Amino acid sequence: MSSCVLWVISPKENATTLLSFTPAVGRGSMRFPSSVRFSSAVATPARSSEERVYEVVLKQAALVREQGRVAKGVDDLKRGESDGLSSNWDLLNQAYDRCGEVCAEYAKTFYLGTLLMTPERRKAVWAIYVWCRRTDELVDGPNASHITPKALDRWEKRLTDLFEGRPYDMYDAALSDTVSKYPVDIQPFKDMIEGMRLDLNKSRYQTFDELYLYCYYVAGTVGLMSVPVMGIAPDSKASTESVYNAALALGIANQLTNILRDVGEDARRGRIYLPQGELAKAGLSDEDILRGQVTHKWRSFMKGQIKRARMFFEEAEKGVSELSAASRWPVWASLLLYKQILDAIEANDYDNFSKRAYVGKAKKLASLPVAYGRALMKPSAKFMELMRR
Ligand SMILES: CC(C)=CCC/C(C)=C/CC/C(C)=C/CC/C(C)=C/[C@@H]1[C@@H](COP(=O)(O)OP(=O)(O)O)[C@]1(C)CC/C=C(\C)CC/C=C(\C)CCC=C(C)C
Ligand SMILES: [Mn+2]
Repeated sequence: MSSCVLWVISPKENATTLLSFTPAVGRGSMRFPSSVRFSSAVATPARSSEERVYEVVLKQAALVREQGRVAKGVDDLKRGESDGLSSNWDLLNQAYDRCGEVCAEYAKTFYLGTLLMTPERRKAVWAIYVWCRRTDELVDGPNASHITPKALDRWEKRLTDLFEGRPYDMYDAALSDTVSKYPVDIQPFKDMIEGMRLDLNKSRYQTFDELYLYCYYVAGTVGLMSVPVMGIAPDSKASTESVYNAALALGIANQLTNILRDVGEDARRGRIYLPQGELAKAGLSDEDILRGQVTHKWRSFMKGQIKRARMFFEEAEKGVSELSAASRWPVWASLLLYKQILDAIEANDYDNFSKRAYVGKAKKLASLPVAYGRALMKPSAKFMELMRR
């Protein structure tokens, strides 16, 4: 059964949403085993997580369409002296510089990639990066044990304030400026905070559908936040929704990879993200994971999980070349680097209990020119190449 059928039987949805939804699923998700992707939707008449998330994708795409696919004029903005706000402008520039420093410290390769972007876009991506990093640190950082749902509510209040032009600190001020210039919606930001709430309250995921929603919250959202800033190539023939869909897929692929890399580490912190139903079907339990023995069953289970993560990467690859030229290289670089973590798990003979899969310096360096080469491909050429495969 395809998800299109599920939508037809859902009386609540209007025809427009249904029409926009169907083609994207037809191209993307149909290639996934239906038992894996639509399991919970099939079991209940409720909408699957994928369908719910796709509504957000459509909303974001519509917003960008309304305001123009390329953030026109943003790169040419001349601000400062002439409007009598030079000291505010200096402060804002300092705030963006600090965001750049944080980005350089936590994500060096990605930071280098952003240097290829236009100065305005690069600053905006840094500001988004820092907000995401700070949000993640709330539940993953050194003070994580003190974080309560109330603290996350306060963080969300700060978010709405900065979106309304009332930033609390300089990092918020940079993001506040960014969201005033680009068609960036608050929804993915709120959803990321929702993901952090899940991390506080939930330590097991029954189905892939549940896990998919978590991955959307903590990583798919990053893709949706980034596209309006990175911009879609003016000569791209792809629909705005399909580019957003690819961005979402990259976030999901990255997060699934992150989960597969960190199985042992997460289990020791009491968290098992792998779907319980799929583990049980493979004859595995939480105890097996805590015991941490690489058995035949484990290898075979991991092969399936890796295959699924790779499918999301493949989905994402279709969209990268549709981005504006200067944004493609950092995205290709991060995609290729993250995807190689899956190869590293295989090279470790699926021991993700006691070994951390990582991509060595030489491989990282070798990926950069490959990413550069791919980034040079024009949208249509890349599309043709994918069609030939
Ligand atoms: C070019 C590029 C990659 C841009 C994105 C920049 C950006 C705003 C990144 C924010 C990342 C962040 C701090 C997210 C917070 C939640 C989190 C930590 C998610 C995990 C990232 C990996 O981090 P790490 O390995 O350090 O994990 P640990 O904290 O150590 O566990 C995630 C796995 C997800 C990150 C998700 C992305 C980078 C999505 C990227 C998608 C796009 C940029 C869209 C590209 C567009 C198309 C059309 C494909
Ligand atoms: Mn994390």
